[in-house]
Order: sequence, then structure tokens, then C-alpha cells
Amino acid sequence: MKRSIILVLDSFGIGATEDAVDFGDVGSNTLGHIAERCARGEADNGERSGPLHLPNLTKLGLGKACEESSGTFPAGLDAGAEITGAYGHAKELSSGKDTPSGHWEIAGVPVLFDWGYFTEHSNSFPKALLDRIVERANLPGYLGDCHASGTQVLDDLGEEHMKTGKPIFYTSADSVFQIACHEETYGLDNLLELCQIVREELEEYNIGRVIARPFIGPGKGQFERTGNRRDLSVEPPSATVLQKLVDEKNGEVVSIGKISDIYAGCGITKKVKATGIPALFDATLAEIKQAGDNTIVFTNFVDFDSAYGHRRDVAGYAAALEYFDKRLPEILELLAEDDVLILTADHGCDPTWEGTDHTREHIPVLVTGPKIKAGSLGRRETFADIGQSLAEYFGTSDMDYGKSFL
Ligand SMILES: O=P(O)(O)O[C@H]1O[C@H](CO)[C@@H](O)[C@H]1O
Ligand SMILES: [Mn+2]
Ligand SMILES: [Mn+2]
Repeated sequence: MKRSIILVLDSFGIGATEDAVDFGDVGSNTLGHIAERCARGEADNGERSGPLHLPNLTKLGLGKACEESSGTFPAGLDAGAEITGAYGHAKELSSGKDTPSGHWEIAGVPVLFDWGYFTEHSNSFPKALLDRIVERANLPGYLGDCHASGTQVLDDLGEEHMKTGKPIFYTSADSVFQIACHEETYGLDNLLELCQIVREELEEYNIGRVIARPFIGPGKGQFERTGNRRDLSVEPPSATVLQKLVDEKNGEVVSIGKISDIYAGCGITKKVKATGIPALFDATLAEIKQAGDNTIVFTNFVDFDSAYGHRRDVAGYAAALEYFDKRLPEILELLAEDDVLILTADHGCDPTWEGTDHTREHIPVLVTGPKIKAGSLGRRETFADIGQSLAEYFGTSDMDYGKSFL
């Protein structure tokens, strides 16, 4: 029985890539810097304290993969632990350091074209585009129109939005058009409808995603984003290994969390929604228990990125990693004879880095299962090595990019 479980710890980079210089990210290291802060006692919060404690991920080779990526073994992890998995680190071929690029490349389809970006920090969106959106969606106007952190922008403009009914438009270094609206005063359906209009109007701008950012709360300082976020992505430029498994092998691909949104539903046969790392973890366990032959169970743990990486919350990121690590054996126990478990990431988001954007980093490629030989997979030239390995494992046609490590 062939099954693969892919767990993406969104933004969990393990050291800057050679081309990080093009992104202003030389020296970034999401894991390395979190571990350093923890070891110095600078990442204590109510939930955790002291050196970073990730014994299960360390056994799978996380520390060694980070060392091979960056030259430094992460502070506080056990350098002498016996390694039971195959571990490596991978470079990104795609032009951007964003979520769709990272995920598509993992599935064997790197993004070799350039996305469109809204590079101006204020008045970010073209006037002609905004005019069309206002007209089509019959809006009283809009707020924002700038680069922003999605939580800060709620404090700055949330109350005005509630008063005026004008949606908040913002973007970032990513190829995104983000729209924040109050779930109760503006309404979730209205927001999703607006996002659909914006998605259509962006056709000529080559923008990767429109993101609906619903929030709740009575006023400044009390706003919270809800689990009803939706990502409206364009479709991957060619068939991913997910699509090939479905089309060529009549296989199943189970999306947990925002995976389906990121692939615009392409190659997904079942969608499971869950919010927050504990619920995503529970859903993953439940789906592994049910999964049959020729199945991929694919989970994105977005909170590492959205709740901790972008928020530059080192202690929060560390606590979330420790939670994940503690529960990892529950998944390992479910692995059947031929199963292949892959733990990886889609880009970095170093919480010690300046600004609030992603960082161009190697991703970890941790592979385990009863038949997987322990040891180093070294530096992989592209995230697509994962997709190519899955193509080989499931016996689909080859991907155009990547080299199998199986
Ligand atoms: O600051 P928030 O709203 O979390 O936005 C972040 O989330 C978006 C998608 O990953 C990125 O473009 C980044 O701007
Ligand atoms: Mn991401
Ligand atoms: Mn992000």
C-alpha cells in the first residue's frame, strides 16, 4: 500500500540560500535564530522557557540538516542524538519566496516566471485597478492601499473600516492583494464576493493570490483574525505530482488546512478544514488512519508563519515547534510498512529578521518511514526533489524538475 504524508511547517527555513543576497536575506535562519534566542534565555513566555527542546525532530535529522545548510548546528538541540531518518536541505528554484511558489515547487512545479508585485509602500495599487474594483463591487471607497503587517493594519484602520464600510486593502513583499474586513459588520460572504471580483480584475497583473482576511472584535487592540481566511490562488502552470497521482493512478490527495487553496484545488480530491496547530494535527491523524492505497495526506501548518513568523514572535514560534515536536510520535506510530512521511517547509520567515516579510532560506527535507534509510540527503538543488521522489514512489510519469532521493 503506497501512502505519503507531507507536513509543511509553513515558513520553517533552516538557513539562507546562496541567492539570499538578491532578497536582502543573507544570514537569515528561522530555526537557527530561534534556537539561539532560546539558548540565551531570550525566548521565554508563559508557555515555554530555556533552550529549544525538539527531541523528535532532532532524531529525524533536523539539527544536522540545519548544520549542513548554514554551517552551524542549532544551539540547544542534541548534536549527539541517534539519527533515524533521512535528512537534507533544499534550495528554491522559483523566483519568489512566497507560499504558492514554495508549495508548487515541492510538488514538482517550480515557478520560473516572475510574479507581479505591488512594490510601492503607499498608494500601492494602480488607480485604474482600484476604480474598477470600487465600481464593480459598489464600494463606498477603500482604506489602506499600502504595504502592511496584517495585524498592525487592523489596529490602524479597523475602527474606521467598521464605521465606513470601506474594506482594507494591503499588500506585502509577496505577490498578494489582501483584503481585511470585519466578519460581523461587513460580513464574510460580502468579503468573499469582493475577493472574487478582485481576483478577476487582477488577471492582467499576474498576482499570485488574493487573500480574504476576516477579523472580529469590538475595537482597536481587541481585533483578532479568524480561521475563515481564504486564499484565492491562480492555478499552477503545469500538472503537479498531486495532479498526476489523481489523473494517472486514480489516487487520492487529501488537503488539510490551506493546501487546497494554495493549489487552487488542482489535484485535490478531499478538503479538510481545521484552524490552529492542534486541530490541524488532529485532522492529520484522523486522515492518516483512513487513508488507503495511492494516497497523499498533505497538511499545511500555517500558524508557524502567520501567527509567529510574520509577527516576529520568537517565543511563540519556539513554543509552537515544541508542541509540534511533542505530538510527532503520534504520527510516527501510524506509519505503515511502505509509508513515506516528509516534513518540510515552503520558505523562511525568520522571526528575528527586520521587517515582517518572508526570508529566502533552504527548507528542511526530513523523510522517514519503516523502509527509509537513515542518513544525509545533502543539499538538494530544488524543492522539486520532493515532487520527483513522490512521482517515483507512486509510479506516475516523471516531473520535469527535481531528482528523486528515494
Ligand atoms: O501580515 P500578514 O497579513 O500576516 O501577511 C502575510 O501573509 C501573507 C501571505 O503569506 C504575506 O503576504 C504576508 O504579508
Ligand atoms: Mn508560506
Ligand atoms: Mn507568509
